[in-house]
Amino acid sequence: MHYFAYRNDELYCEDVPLARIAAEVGTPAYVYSRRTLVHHARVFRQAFPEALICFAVKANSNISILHTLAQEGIGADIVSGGELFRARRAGVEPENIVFAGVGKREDEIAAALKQDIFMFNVESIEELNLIQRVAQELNTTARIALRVNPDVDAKTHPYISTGLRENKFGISMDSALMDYHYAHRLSHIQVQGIHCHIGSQLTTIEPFIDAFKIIRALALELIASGIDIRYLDMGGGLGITYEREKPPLPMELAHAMAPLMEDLPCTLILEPGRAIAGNTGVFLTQVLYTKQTEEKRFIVVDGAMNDLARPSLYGSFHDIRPVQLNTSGEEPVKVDIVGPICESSDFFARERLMPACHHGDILAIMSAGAYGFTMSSNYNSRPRAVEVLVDDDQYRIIRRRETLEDLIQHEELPQ
Ligand SMILES: Cc1ncc(COP(=O)(O)O)c(C=O)c1O
Ligand SMILES: N[C@@H](CCCC[NH3+])C(=O)O
Repeated sequence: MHYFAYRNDELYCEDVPLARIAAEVGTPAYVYSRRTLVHHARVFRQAFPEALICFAVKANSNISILHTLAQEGIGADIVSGGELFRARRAGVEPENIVFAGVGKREDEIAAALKQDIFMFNVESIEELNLIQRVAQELNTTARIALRVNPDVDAKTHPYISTGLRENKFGISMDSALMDYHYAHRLSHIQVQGIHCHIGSQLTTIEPFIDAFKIIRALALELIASGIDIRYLDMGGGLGITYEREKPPLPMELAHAMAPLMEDLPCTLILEPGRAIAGNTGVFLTQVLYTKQTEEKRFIVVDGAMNDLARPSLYGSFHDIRPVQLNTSGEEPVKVDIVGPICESSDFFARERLMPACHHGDILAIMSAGAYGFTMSSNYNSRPRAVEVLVDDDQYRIIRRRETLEDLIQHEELPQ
């Protein structure tokens, strides 16, 4: 469910017309719906009332978004010291923070230990040894899960599939028992869980359940051998509708998992990112030019791949809608919607049938609330877009547009 809809030919976010926001804050702009965000958080909490839900900060790391989720009882799944900093600044309690990632640096591990986060999701034995050493130096104990790689095909885009043997993530199932017993013997490590995340934008339930069966069997084996596994962290990965996908709802996942949880003395942890944030946001961009070549018709907009990288990076589909419907009766046309960046991969849509667009029109690129702003860059020296949070009939800027001065603030001229 989301709160973006047309009323009288105008696209609204909650009770605010998107055209008004574009006119007042300019474009390109990310616009999020608070109501949608809160609704999605509650849907997860209702589906998994006993679970610890940790929002994957990489999906959307704006501190207002994290704060809103924290107020709904949602923690944070972090992958860097930067995300730890953001989560804490947003008011996420350390006991609701889990830390994954194959390349945690020593300073990041130390910062997380000092904050006493809930759990490290450890991805290699070398990392485990480093956490043990840092914990010893800080005279503390690190609570950990080992991230295991169940070798399950998530049937998603290969770049965002993470649970296959060939992927860099986690430890192999073959050595899991041995690795757990090794971790169990370390003086400053407290083994408390198993972690697994097989990929993102999953649109069927089966790979998730296949992985869960493998994790469940491992948990039972570890418990029988004297290792106190209390938490099963199944990562994130639930997909959303970008086009016509029909991904499972959190409640369907909960029902499918429930029988497999019954005899386990474990609490579930989930790390949804996209399913919570994806459809809470749109990216607004303005049409600069239209241009007809012998081959094609192009719509050149003021947003680009540096603002929203998904189409250029994965060839992802995002629905694109005019914020004001064209009522002139002009026929829809097939167009490429492209940005100003000097790369042919700088597109938002190709060969897309769109209502006729003209200079000055505002387009909303839908489903941009996850992996949108967080993956943006300053490529082509383009300042990052403004971010706005709508709340009923009002909106607030939650990150101001970067200025040209911001672009060079960390640079020095030679003396
Ligand atoms: C370890 C981990 N947890 C959670 C997520 C969030 O995934 P999603 O946004 O698909 O829910 C990811 C990214 O795929 C991840 O790598
Ligand atoms: N960045 C990806 C998702 C990556 C998930 C991270 N583990 C996307 O935009 O779809």
